[in-house]
Amino acid sequence: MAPMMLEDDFIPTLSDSDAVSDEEMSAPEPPTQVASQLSTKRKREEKKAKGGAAKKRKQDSTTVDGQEIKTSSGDVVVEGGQDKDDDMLSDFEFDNSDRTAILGGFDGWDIGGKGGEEVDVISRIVARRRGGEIPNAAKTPSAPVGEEGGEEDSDVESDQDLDSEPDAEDDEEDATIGPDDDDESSATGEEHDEDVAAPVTHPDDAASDSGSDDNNEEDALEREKQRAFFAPAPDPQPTSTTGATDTTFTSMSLSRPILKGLSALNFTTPTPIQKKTIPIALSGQDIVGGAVTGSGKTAAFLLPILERLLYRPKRIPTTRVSILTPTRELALQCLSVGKRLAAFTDITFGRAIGGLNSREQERELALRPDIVVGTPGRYIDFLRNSPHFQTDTLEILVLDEADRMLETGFADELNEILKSIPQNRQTLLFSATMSSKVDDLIRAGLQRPVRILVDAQKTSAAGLVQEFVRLRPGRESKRLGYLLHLCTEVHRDRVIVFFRQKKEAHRVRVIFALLGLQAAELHGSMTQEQRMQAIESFRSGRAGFLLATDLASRGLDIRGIETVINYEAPQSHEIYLHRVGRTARAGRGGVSCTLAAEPDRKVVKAAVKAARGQKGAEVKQRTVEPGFADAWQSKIDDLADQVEAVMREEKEERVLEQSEREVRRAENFVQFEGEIMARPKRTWFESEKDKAEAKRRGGEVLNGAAPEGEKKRKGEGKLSNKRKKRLEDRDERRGEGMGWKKGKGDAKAAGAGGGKGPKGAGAGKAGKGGGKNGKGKGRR
Ligand SMILES: Nc1ncnc2c1ncn2[C@@H]1O[C@H](COP(=O)(O)OP(=O)(O)OP(=O)(O)O)[C@@H](O)[C@H]1O
Repeated sequence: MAPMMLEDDFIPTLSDSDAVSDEEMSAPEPPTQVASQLSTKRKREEKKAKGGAAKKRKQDSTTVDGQEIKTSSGDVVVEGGQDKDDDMLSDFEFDNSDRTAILGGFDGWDIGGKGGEEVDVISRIVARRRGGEIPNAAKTPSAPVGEEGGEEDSDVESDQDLDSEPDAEDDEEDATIGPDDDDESSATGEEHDEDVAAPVTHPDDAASDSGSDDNNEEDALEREKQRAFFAPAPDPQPTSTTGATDTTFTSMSLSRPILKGLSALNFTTPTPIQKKTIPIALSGQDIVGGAVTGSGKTAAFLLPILERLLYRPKRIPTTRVSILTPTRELALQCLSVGKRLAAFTDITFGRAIGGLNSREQERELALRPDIVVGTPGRYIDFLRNSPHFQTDTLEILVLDEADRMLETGFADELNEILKSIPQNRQTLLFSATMSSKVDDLIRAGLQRPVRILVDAQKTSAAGLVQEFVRLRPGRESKRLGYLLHLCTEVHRDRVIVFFRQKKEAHRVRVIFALLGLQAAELHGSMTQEQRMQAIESFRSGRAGFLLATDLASRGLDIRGIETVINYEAPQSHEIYLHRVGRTARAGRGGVSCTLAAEPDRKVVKAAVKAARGQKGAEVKQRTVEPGFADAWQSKIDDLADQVEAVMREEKEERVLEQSEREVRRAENFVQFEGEIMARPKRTWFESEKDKAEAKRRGGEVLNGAAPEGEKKRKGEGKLSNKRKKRLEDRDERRGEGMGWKKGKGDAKAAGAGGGKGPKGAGAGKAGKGGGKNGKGKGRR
């Protein structure tokens, strides 16, 4: 069966409705096909980029947002012969001496997904439109047409003029899901697709340009709290005969079957976080663990768990360990790593993962597997509805990506889980951006945890080169043109591109397909099958680009990702670190490239500042000649009609597939009516309304709460001028006690006298639209 989009996909977030409307785009033109040869110009550029003539050496200093930054190597990449922007970024001394050796060859993402061989809907539609021909490469548009020096896009509608009504209700659930349909993420309070980015400036952005990180620094009170809360870290154990601390897996007293598992994965030497964590975890203490992305945190918590489980009483099967992750993909990956490490043991695994077949998982859980790996929503679903799943025997709880799990958006779910498991468990929290804030950690029920922070906070991987492409004011509307230039000329393979909005990721996916670039998309509006297929297609190299939302920003371990492109900067420096951490993993090298316009300023600044303070971190400015981006942008604009047509066809296919599903469901119901009706009613932990509210709260924390009086109605994005005017008029009427429509004279008088009421649409949701009612209970 062809994969299918969820019925109401592309949930408009605040930002979705702010996208530049497609209507602006003009006539289509068939995309040019395969370009086998690089243009001379491109070759010249590549040469330059690789350290040729265009490399600017030894800049004494440059400025970032007014701050002077000393440069050392002057490795500024200049494309298209344009001088570097002096007010952007510079290099920092690159010292690679600390860089760990390239580690073993295990790709965590090997979950047995369906091979990615199936051609996805978009590729199929595009091929059909071309009479069966599947495009395979984009050609650089002819000579740049844009003039140097970012002209103003005066004809682009301002945000305020865009219609801010959402395209569709916020709806990640499939309310009509039948008993056999397990893609019911939202119905079970499944993972949160982190697609809650605000399109507007973060309130903090408005703060001074001083770049002060005072907020992030632990104040004295917090330090005091931490001293009382954390257990002192034990001294490193001298383990070798020489008394040195050069720990090996063998010296950590791991049992033979575990060592065999390690050796099968080619893990010969423990990484720093593994060295520090394993002995402490084996002693049963709670742990708050932090280490840079790609540094082996998964094995750091799995190994001691497996070792401990080897000595469990075996007579009665008992579930003793739960590992929770914020996304299904991460749960599957963790499961895969665990199974491989435990390959030579009798330790068993079960799943409580959203988007996968419930009954199959219930059957696994009924066998009381030693370890259950899950996502919070499905975990709670089983807690409530599956008589076979019991957590009162739990001895160890792991929260992977713990800072995310402790965020407001997950708070209710986590509380529900924590209250169902024994308090005297061991709790292990891990993340690359692990917070040490005591109040957060208390919520996780930790008891005198040991804090193991291997790397300084907010550190990026040692082998990462961070590039930034500055979009000057007025150039923001050409963002996609820049992306296309980068993806066809600079970072052309094994690239993951991050978007803030699902809708944009999808639109770009269509554009890539029309241009002949092999891409897969990954976001929360896809079925689990599609998600896994997308990852597999990227992992296997069939797709050179993965266009993703922040759903993919944390934890995914896909081997060989060379580049991470941030189409837009994410909402926070933490998410930035997770995103760019998809490359340069396990001691390897990698590049991140962030398109940085004015709204991205805060995160870019934070990234540069953090890199400045990090020994060996390499930061580069990449300058793209505006003409290249313009040429691509106009090519993209010319494709507008085709993009629309493809999306229309896709929608039609979805409707068709949906009705087929309905028919299958009805048939299924008729066939198994007795069994279905006999099942106990399933209860849901949170109503959709609660969930939407939790999500809104999460979004608010992430994006900063909208100031009072500027809060928006449910599902509403920025206010259009028309709507603003209407609301202002209403407020005026209210303020003046008028119960009728104002006449012209009144308007004038009001204008002259001022006295307008408060702006905004009053109370309501700042985030996505509300959830559906009537989902509180159902049958399974
Ligand atoms: N001791 C080791 N020797 C060799 N390779 C290792 C070792 N430990 C882990 N790896 C490999 O390092 C890679 C990164 O590991 P892992 O996914 O656990 O990182 P992480 O720290 O959890 O990253 P993130 O913060 O992004 O989730 C994986 O491909 C894994 O196979």
